[in-house]
Amino acid sequence: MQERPAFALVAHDAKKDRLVAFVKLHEKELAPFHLIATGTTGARLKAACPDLDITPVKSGPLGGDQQIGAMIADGRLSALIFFADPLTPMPHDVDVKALTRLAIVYDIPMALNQATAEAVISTIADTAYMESTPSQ
Ligand SMILES: O=C(CO)COP(=O)(O)O
Repeated sequence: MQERPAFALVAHDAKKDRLVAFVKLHEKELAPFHLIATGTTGARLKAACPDLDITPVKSGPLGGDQQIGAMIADGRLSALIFFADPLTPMPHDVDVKALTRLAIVYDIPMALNQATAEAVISTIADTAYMESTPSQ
């Protein structure tokens, strides 16, 4: 049986409220997907949307971004929504850069702000598109 398409959700601290609101708004479109989230983001999303299938990995600064990057390299991730905070220095900035790089290398949709995330959701929620996405 084919694995369900996975979709990753990440938000820096200053953007977590916004991501939670976004996911609640798009709960119906996200429901068919297996959702992966970095640790703290995942905990917030699970509390807000208990019906969604959310698997948290480690917190971003502790390797969560790299775990998501590894999933991209393994061809297990179809898209990534990452509400990034452009105004706060991050100790794990290099991890964020590496994750962004892998999304580019493997050509998966990566939304870094809400405007792009809205566009990604409206396209990606079409399961036919997901099924036609070749595995890397
Ligand atoms: O820092 C992050 C992404 O770089 C997000 O990690 P958390 O969801 O654990 O806060």
